[in-house]
Amino acid sequence: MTPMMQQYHEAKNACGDAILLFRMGDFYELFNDDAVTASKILGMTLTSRDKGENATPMAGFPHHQLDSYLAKLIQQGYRVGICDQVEDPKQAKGIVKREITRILSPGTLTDDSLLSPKESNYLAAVLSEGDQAGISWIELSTGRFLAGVFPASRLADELARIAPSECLLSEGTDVLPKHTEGKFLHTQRPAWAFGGKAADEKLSKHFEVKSLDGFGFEESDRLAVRAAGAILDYLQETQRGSLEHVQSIVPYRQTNAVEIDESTRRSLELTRTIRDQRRDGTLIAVLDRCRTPMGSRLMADWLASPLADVEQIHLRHDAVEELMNDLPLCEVLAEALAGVYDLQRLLTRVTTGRASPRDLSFVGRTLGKLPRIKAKVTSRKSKLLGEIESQIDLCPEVHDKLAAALVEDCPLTTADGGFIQDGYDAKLDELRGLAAGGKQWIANYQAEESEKSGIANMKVGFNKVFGYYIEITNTHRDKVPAYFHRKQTLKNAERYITPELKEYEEKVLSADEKAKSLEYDLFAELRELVQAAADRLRQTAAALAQLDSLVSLGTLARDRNYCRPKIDETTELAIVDGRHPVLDVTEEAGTFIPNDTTLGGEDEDFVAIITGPNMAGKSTYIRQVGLITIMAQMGSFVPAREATIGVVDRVFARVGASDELSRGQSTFMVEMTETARILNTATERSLVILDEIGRGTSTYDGVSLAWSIVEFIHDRIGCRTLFATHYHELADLSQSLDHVTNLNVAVKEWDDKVIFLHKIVAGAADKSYGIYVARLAGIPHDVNERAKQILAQLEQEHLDLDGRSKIRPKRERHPKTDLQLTLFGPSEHPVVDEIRQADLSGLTPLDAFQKLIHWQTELKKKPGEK
Ligand SMILES: Nc1ncnc2c1ncn2[C@@H]1O[C@H](COP(=O)(O)OP(=O)(O)OP(=O)(O)O)[C@@H](O)[C@H]1O
Repeated sequence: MTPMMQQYHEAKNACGDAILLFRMGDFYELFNDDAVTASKILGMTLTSRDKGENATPMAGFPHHQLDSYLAKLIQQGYRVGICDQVEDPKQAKGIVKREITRILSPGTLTDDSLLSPKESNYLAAVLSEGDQAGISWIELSTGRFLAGVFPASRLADELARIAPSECLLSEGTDVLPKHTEGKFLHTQRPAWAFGGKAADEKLSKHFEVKSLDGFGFEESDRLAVRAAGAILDYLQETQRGSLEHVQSIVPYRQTNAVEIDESTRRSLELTRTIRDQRRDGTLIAVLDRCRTPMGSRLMADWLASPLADVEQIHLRHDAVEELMNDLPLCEVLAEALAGVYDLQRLLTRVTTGRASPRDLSFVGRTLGKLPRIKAKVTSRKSKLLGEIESQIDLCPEVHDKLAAALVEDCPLTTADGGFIQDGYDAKLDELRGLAAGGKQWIANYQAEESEKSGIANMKVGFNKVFGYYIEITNTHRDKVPAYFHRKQTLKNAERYITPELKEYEEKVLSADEKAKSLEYDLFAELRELVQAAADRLRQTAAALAQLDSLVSLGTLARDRNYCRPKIDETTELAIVDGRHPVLDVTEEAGTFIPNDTTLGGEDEDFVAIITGPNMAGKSTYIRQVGLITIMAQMGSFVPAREATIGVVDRVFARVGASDELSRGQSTFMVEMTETARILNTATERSLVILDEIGRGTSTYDGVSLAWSIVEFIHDRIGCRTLFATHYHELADLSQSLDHVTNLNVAVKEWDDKVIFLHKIVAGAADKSYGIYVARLAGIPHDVNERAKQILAQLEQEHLDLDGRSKIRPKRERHPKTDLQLTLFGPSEHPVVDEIRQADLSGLTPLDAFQKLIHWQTELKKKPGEK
């Protein structure tokens, strides 16, 4: 093996399973399996190093294309190690020294070129013990670090909320749900990295604290802390740069947030469309009119966990209302915010020493926008705007210094200088003067020499090897003065130097060199100044993000004519002229038909069964209700004329499970598992949206299941529910259940044609028009006609004498506390729940005995007995 290949293998071993990019001259090369993988993913040509038995597959690309190749590899979920030449090849004795300079993986990106500005990029770590799971997550590009403990059953939902791009798990465990494999990179770490003691030590050392109590962690947070320890361990191993910007860790307490599970997020297309996983056509794309990446990321956070606390929701609504009603204010703020850079990510680069002069000038320009922004939000009515105002710290000393020091258009590196303004530093001005003066002298010297010798086209040039030289074409060779020393011969010319030229060259070069080095020192000073203000700047960045999100919601509300929803503690859901927020924007203006919703108010039914033909708009309608509710609780106004929403604790939405095949489970099984979860976890305060549940099995099974599911929700949970179905039989439920109402979508028949009116009206649908829709879709005429015949026959056989479906289960009424055998196993006796809730420590022995008698009596009663 050549010494270089030896070097390669050492580097390869040191970077584990990462693909290694090995710098050779102007190229990055990949070998063996890495070369094969990369040629497949990046479409690079596969060549071979050596021939015959020793042939090694090899592929490579020019070094300046590193960013684009890195982005592609990372996007595909690979880890990538970069091995660079760390000494100047010209100076190298023997083989050039190389080192791994970075190991990148999807969760550890910090380069702007590899990150999406509008989305947070999280690295997560999980571990699970018993029925609990610890999750920690960090956004390395901003230093935001959180950790929390959750019921193990919520692991998948929490990961769906966080949406990490990489997740660490302990080797040999399989805590992560299978279907997440393609969604984010699963990185196995040794079990010890998740150890409790190791975590305490690492975290305390990093944050320079005695214990993590100061951050608010408690004994019950052990799993969270262990997950956080695993993250820190991984970062220390893979990040060669400093982690100084990671300055605190926040315990995540799941209070006052609406729980939204993974399927609901997907079904409602909150951030990705179901069909092609795009952002366009989702709720976030409608909501996000932010001017800064920080605002966009915060908006995504707000949408990921809407508020469940009425007071907090009111605070956001107050601010949005104030902004919405003040167009000039919104405009001024939006304009000022458009000039605000991504302060959070900039600060990370500053504190980790990776900031460029341009980064510092962006910090300066952002600070320049603050006085105007702060003045505009001063003495506003809404409390939230007041808080934002007080958190914006102008940091005038930082701003003034940056503004005075840096030129308008700063370069991306410090290498060539040229970023400090003239007049900022006297010493620098002097050196620049010297260098410039030297250059002027050289120009004069050339003119004089040219005059003296009569060589008109004498040129002064500069290169790294000879420094300044005089170039004379061969035609004038005979006129060259004797004191010119020839240094280099070209094809048509000769290059000369003179002692005088050399003397000035020395002055110019050393002044240039000194100026650059001084510029670097001044730059470092500025960087330290920003770094010293990092905490205040971080707080300011957070306030700007909030303001940006609120302005975005305010302008959206104004432009799309939204209303302020009334949020209270009732269980009402009343929407007048509600619109689907996405279709409202994408459909041609005025074509979307608004619809009302009334559920769960006093004397109102809380379960709505929506029947109606295919294509009528059932799915659109029920999703719209879910989306409006989520928007309202995240603090947005809603696309409706009026809305009253009794605060919701969980939203469940299930729509056709057709995209679930990738999970490797039967569609029907998935549908039932998810429905089971709703039935087991929804509360009286939840909102349930079911679209054609039970469709994936035989009609009789499907109807029976759908029927009993609605009964269960009605009797046992009592929450606001919208159930869209093709089973018209379900309409009969309204007769046997007190709080079920029927809705359908109006349709007009006209000349053998069907016109969908998209208007939701009371009552049940009587026809499906499925065969009609099939015709629209291009099913051959013969098939269609034959289907009509069969339909007629079937209807004959399955209708009773009144012309109603024979599939109509009888039902005995059960009061809520009845013992029933339910779909998902026998239910518990209410006494069990009483025992579970009983506060035993507060009972005297006598009380306890009486309770026991009471429970026994209850258990001995027959069902229904008082
Ligand atoms: N309120 C509305 N106003 C205007 N167009 C609408 C409205 N609701 C739905 N539509 C249009 O009708 C199309 C079909 O709607 P949707 O998918 O909700 O029907 P559906 O009744 O659920 O159909 P299926 O039962 O076949 O799933 C939508 O793509 C949309 O373009």
